[in-house]
This record gives sequence, structure tokens and C-alpha cells, in this order.
Amino acid sequence: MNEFDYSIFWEETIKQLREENELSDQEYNMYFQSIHYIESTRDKIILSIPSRFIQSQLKQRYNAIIETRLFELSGIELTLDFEIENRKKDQEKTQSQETESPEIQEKAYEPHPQLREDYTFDNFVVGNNNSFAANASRAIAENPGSKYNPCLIYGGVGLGKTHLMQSIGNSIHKHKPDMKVVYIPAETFINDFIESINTKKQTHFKNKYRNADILLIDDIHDLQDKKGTQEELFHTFNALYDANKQMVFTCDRPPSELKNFADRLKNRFVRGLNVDLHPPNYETRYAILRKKLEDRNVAISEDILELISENINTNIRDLEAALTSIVAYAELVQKEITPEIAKQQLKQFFSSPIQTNITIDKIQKQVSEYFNVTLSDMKGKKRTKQITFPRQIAMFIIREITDYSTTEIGLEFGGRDHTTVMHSCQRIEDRIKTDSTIEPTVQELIRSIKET
Ligand SMILES: Nc1ncnc2c1ncn2[C@@H]1O[C@H](COP(=O)(O)OP(=O)(O)OP(=O)(O)O)[C@@H](O)[C@H]1O
Repeated sequence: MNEFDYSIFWEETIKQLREENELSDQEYNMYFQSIHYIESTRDKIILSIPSRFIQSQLKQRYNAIIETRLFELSGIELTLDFEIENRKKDQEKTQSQETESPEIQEKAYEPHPQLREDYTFDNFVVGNNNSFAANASRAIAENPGSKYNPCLIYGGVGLGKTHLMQSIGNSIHKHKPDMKVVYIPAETFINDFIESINTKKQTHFKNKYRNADILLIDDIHDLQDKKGTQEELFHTFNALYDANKQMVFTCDRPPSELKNFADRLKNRFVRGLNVDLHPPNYETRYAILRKKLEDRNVAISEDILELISENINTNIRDLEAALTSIVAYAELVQKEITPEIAKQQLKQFFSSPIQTNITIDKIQKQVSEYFNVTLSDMKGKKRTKQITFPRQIAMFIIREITDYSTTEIGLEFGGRDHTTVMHSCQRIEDRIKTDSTIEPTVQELIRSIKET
């Protein structure tokens, strides 16, 4: 055990800087949330950080202010030192091995054979597109077989259905190890069923699924047209439902849109809780990329994450594929990736070509003309409704059809902060949902901007 422990000064420093708004919530979430105190030496505080990128941001932006505050609090000239994450994980492992009782050590956690270990709630980023589904899934994991049974999670491809369903399975497997969790893609369920008929082992098949405490069937749309398997699932469903066993299904569409699917089975799905997943908005896409980067010790700058988040809005699998591609490239060429290199590397992933001929100025002019406000008001400080609305619309359109970052956009609107731009875009996104006149206005403006 080391004789120096300055953790209290570190914690107090961050607390005070947050209270004094020297660190905004956004900055805290982005850089500090994932930093952990490791230990101290005579004049150093050693911190664990997830990546070299965070380390360089910390050194450039915050070192001086943090060290000054540490000195004010402790009276010692303390400097910060950083270690990339693995050391913290190793330390936690040793600590937990030291503190665990012998019985627990003997009964080490065995991952579930059918579930991916990384599909957990901790690794699932919650945004406005999935919070209902994520909360319901957590509630199911805590109290399986009670309120939300069955649960159907539906939505388009690559939006996280399997990840959420397996998070339920992993959580129950970990915290309620006596429960038998069975996970199966619908396609395997069909094949198993056919095989059981061919080999005359139907009883074995029935037992396998009807003995489950938790039955998770992925992609049930694959059962369309499969009458025999639907029939079998119907009986399995009833047996488990009557025994209060939890069932969760995923599907690429709402049950009402399933074709060639027995009505009585559809009705069973509808009877429980149905939750849907939507494509993530810009902020959630960005947060997912940050999360996915946490485990990889590679420096990818904020600009690049913004670029990917802006240009890939289809689904999370595409988002991940783009990130993997750029990380692989960075590792292979061993040099920092600039936005230009990234654009080149990611060309194939970007759904629509980046419009280079559209400038911020052009959009500002057209939007201000449309709403009959002056350009200087659009960029200025006035906050009347007549001006803020067109200003927010202009920012939103710039984000939609160009590749300017929020920082660049903020600068062109009288030096506003990038969080203001993010907030404005979110306002418009929210209003589009509740006011049906806004979307057509935005589309009309986009058309005319692109045409001129
Ligand atoms: N909210 C999220 N946070 C972190 N990762 C996510 C999130 N949503 C999805 N992912 C990741 O995106 C990838 C695709 O997710 P998943 O396979 O669960 O999608 P799906 O909806 O089941 O797709 P499909 O319909 O093709 O089966 C996975 O790697 C998953 O970890």
C-alpha cells in the first residue's frame, strides 16, 4: 500500500470545476466520466484513461486549470500522469481476486454458451431512439416473468434488437444463475424443429424449449410461411405463458405486418409488451461511437467521430462498420487520421455524397430570405422567437446537408458554442415530431438550396 493518496483532492477538484461551470456537463461526459483515479506518488496523481485521444485532449485543454486547483486545495505541486485503461482492469481483477471469498472464487462466472458476452446493458448506449425499449428490457431482467410477458422488441435492421435481447439474457444468467436462459435465432428454431421430426426426437425438442425459464427467440419474422414451426411455437408459448416463464421475441416489423403468420400466434405477441427501436439521432450516434472506441486504444479525433456520426444515419451496424474500418486503417498506417483521409476511406459508407458546393453562408442567406429576417440578425445575439426559429432551422439544415461540424457552424453564427448548435438542431428535430408543418418547410428549403 502506497503512503500517498491524493484521490480526495482529485475528486474535489473535478467537483469544484463542475460547480463553477469551468467544466460543462458536455465536457464532463465527454472526457472525465471515463477517467478513474489509480494511485498517487509523492507529487503525482496517476489516472486511468480510455484512450490516447482523451489523454491528448486532457493535456491540451485542462491540465493547467486542474493542476492549479489541485495546488490550491492540497498546497502541494501535484502533476497528472496517465495510463491507458488496461492497467485499471488488471488492478480491478487483482483486487477482486484478493477480496472474493474462496467459495465465490471456486464458482467462477461462466459465460452463457449461446450469448455474446459483450451484449450487455452496460455496453448499450441509451438515446431517445431506444430508451423505452432499454428501460423495459432492464425491468424484465430484474423481474422476469412478471409484468412484461411476453415482450416483443421490433425495429429495422441493425438497430440493437439482438443486443438488447441478449443483454436481458446475460443479466439474468449472471444475477439469477439458477434460471435456465435459452436463446435461439428463429432460423435455428425452425431447423431444430425439422430435425426433430426427421429423427423422431420431438419430445426432446419440446423439452428443450418448454423447460426454459427464459426463452429468447430472435428474428421471429423468419417464421413467416413456416406453418408447422408456427404451430409448434404456439404450443411452446402457451406452456411457458401458463407457467409464468418470461419470453422475449425480436422482429423486424410490428406483428400486424407479419405475413403468412397464424393470427392466434400474432395475437399472443400483441398481448404482451411491444417496444420499438428507431434509428439514433446525431448525439446518440456520436455517443455510440465513443462507447465503441472506449475499448480500443487508438486515437481517433473528435472531428472524425463527428464526420461519421453526421454521415451515417442508417443504423448502428453501419456506424460500427465505418468506425472499424477507420480504426483498422489508423492501426495499419500508424499515423493520425485527418478528416480528409477519413472522408476518402469512408466514401463507400456514406449514404449520400457530401455536398461541397453548399456553404454555410448560402444556407444562412436563403433561410433568412425565406423568413424575412436580416442576415445580421440571423448571426446576431437577438433571441426573439421571430429570429431564433429561422436561426435554428438554418443550423438544422446545415447539419442535414453539409459536413460542417457543430463547432464550425457555431463560429458562423456569431461565435456560438457547438453545444448551442446541437441544442438548436435537437429543438427542430423535436418540433418536427409534434408540428407537421415544419418538415415540409425544411424540405422545401433544402430543395431550393440544392437547386440554386
Ligand atoms: N444502443 C446501442 N449501443 C451500443 N451498441 C449498439 C446499440 N444498438 C446497436 N448496437 C450495436 O449495433 C450492432 C447491431 O446491433 P444488433 O445486431 O443488435 O441489431 P439488430 O436490430 O438485431 O439487427 P438485425 O435486424 O440485422 O438482426 C451490434 O454490434 C450492437 O452491439
